[in-house]
Amino acid sequence: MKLIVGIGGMTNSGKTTLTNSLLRALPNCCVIHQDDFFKPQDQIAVGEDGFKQWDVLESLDMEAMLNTVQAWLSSPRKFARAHGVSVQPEALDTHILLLEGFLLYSYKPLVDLYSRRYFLTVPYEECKWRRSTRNYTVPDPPGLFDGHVWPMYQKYRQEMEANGVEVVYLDGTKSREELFHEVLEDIQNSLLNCSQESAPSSARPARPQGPGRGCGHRTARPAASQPDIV
Ligand SMILES: Nc1ncnc2c1ncn2[C@@H]1O[C@H](COP(=O)(O)OP(=O)(O)OP(=O)(O)O)[C@@H](O)[C@H]1O
Ligand SMILES: NC(=O)c1ccc[n+]([C@@H]2O[C@H](CO)[C@@H](O)[C@H]2O)c1
Ligand SMILES: [Mg+2]
Repeated sequence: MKLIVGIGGMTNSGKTTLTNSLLRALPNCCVIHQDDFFKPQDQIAVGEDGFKQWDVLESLDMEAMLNTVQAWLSSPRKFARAHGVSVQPEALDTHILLLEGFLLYSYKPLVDLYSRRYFLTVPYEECKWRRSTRNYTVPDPPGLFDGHVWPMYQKYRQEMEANGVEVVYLDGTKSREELFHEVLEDIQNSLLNCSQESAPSSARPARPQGPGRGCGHRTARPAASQPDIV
């Protein structure tokens, strides 16, 4: 079973922190960070407001990100090995991919691939304060947060909601530990849910489907399960 889990949400809501904890706790778990797909600085458009438009989908090479997701889908075991993730023998049939980033649910070709979509939020003041403590590869010029970052966050979130994309909202002001345990437990329930769906119906109790919950990508299993050939 293959599960793609989105850890999305606004800037500085704690996505990378939560993702790193989940990565250590989940079996056969790989990660793709959307921030690794920013285009080079000289390809980032400058808006009428004078700001480099970092917080728009066009600033990311989403095709390259999708190709990376497809590489994982076609062989999660090979992908894991190539990324230094050792496959645990007791969970051979389970593969999890965490996608982490601030615009995960706005790119159409990706949006239906998720089994679960989380969306972290913090209040405006907290977000602005956390952001002011950060050092990005390209430092924020004065006024960027209110002039570009926050309005783009609002625009994409409104679009996502208008498009009916189902997400599980998470309160990013909770402690790191609380968020970690909440999401870990929820993903473990998804895994259980999905493994029961693939079991014969007589052995399967009825389970409600939560928001954004969908069962994983399954590949036809060969008669005798064999490791991928590299
Ligand atoms: N639950 C939390 N409570 C308080 N502070 C947190 C929490 N999680 C993360 N932080 C802090 O908030 C800041 C942003 O965290 P993090 O880098 O994980 O967010 P992000 O959503 O990945 O941000 P970015 O937009 O830069 O990708 C960091 O300084 C981090 O230490
Ligand atoms: N990673 C980068 O190259 C980069 C450069 C400039 C700004 N950012 C910011 O990262 C956030 C997403 O994590 C966005 O809000 C960007 O403004 C990233
Ligand atoms: Mg981050």
